Amino acid sequence: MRPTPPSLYDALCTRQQHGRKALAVLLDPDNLNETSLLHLLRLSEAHPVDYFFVGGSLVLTEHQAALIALVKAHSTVPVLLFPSHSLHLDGPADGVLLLSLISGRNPDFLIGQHVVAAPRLKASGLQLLPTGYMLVDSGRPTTASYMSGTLPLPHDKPGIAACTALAGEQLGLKLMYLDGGSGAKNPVSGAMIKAVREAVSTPIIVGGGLNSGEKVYAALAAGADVVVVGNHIEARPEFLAEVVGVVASFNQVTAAQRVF
Ligand SMILES: CC(C)=CCC/C(C)=C/CC/C(C)=C/CC/C(C)=C/COP(=O)(O)OP(=O)(O)O
Ligand SMILES: O=P(O)(O)OC[C@@H](O)CO
Ligand SMILES: [Mg+2]
Repeated sequence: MRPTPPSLYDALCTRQQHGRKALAVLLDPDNLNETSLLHLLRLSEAHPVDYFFVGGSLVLTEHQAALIALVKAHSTVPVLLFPSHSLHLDGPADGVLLLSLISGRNPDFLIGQHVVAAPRLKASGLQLLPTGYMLVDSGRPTTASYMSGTLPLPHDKPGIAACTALAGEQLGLKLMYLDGGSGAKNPVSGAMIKAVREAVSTPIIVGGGLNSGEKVYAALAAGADVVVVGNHIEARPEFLAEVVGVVASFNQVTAAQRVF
C-alpha cells in the first residue's frame, strides 16, 4: 500500500499556529523553459522556498506536466497547481489550490469550472485545498480580472474584503488568497490584509506585485501567512535570496519567542 502523503493543509495550519511564515514561488509555464527553471531550482537550494505554485492565466505551452516533473526530479518542495481554468490540471503535482473566485460574481469561476473538473480531480489523487480567491484592484486591469470577467475588490475597502473572506470561511473554504494580480502596480494594502486576518482564522495567502523586500515585509507584518512571488523572480531570479531573507527574519523572531 502506498504511504499517505503528509497533508499540505495540516502543514499550513501548523505553520500558522506557530506563527511561521512561508514563501511560495509562482512558476508560470508560459514564461519558463528548462534552462531558466533549472537555474531557479539551483537558486532555491541555496535559498530554500516552501512551495512552488504552478499556473498562469493562459498556459499556452504544452509543457506544464514536463515542467512539474522537472521540479519533482530536482526538488522536494511541494508543488501546488494554481489553475486559472479547469483545463490546467495536468502534471505530477502534490496538490491544487481549488480556487473559487469569491471577489467576483461570475458563476463560472465560483462553481462552474469546479463542476467540470470534479471527476478529474477525484481521480487525480491530488490533495485539494479549497481556497477563497479574492482579486483586489491594483491600479490597472490585470490578466486575472480580465480573463475571469470580474470586478476586483476596491483597493481601499478592507471591510468588503473582510466580509467576503468571512463568507468564504462560513461556506467552508479552508484558505484565503488575496491577490493584486500578476505584476500588480500596487500590492494588496496592509490594512486589507489586517482586516481579513481579523475576520477569519484560515491561513492567508497574499500575492501580486510583491517586487521588493519592503513590500514582502509589509504583507507578512499585516498578517499574511504565505507570500507569493512570481513576476519579479521571473525577471530577476536573484531577488529570491532577498525575499527568502525577509521571510526567514520573521521566522527567526518567532523561534526566539518560542524559546523565551
Ligand atoms: C476548478 C478549477 C480547476 C479551477 C478554478 C478556476 C478559477 C476559479 C480561477 C480563478 C480565476 C483566475 C483567472 C485565476 C488566475 C490564477 C492564476 C494562475 C494567476 C497567475 O496568472 P498570472 O501570472 O496572473 O497571469 P499571466 O499569465 O498574465 O502572468
Ligand atoms: O507575479 P506576481 O506579481 O508576483 O504575482 C503573483 C501571484 O499572486 C499572481 O497571481
Ligand atoms: Mg504570470
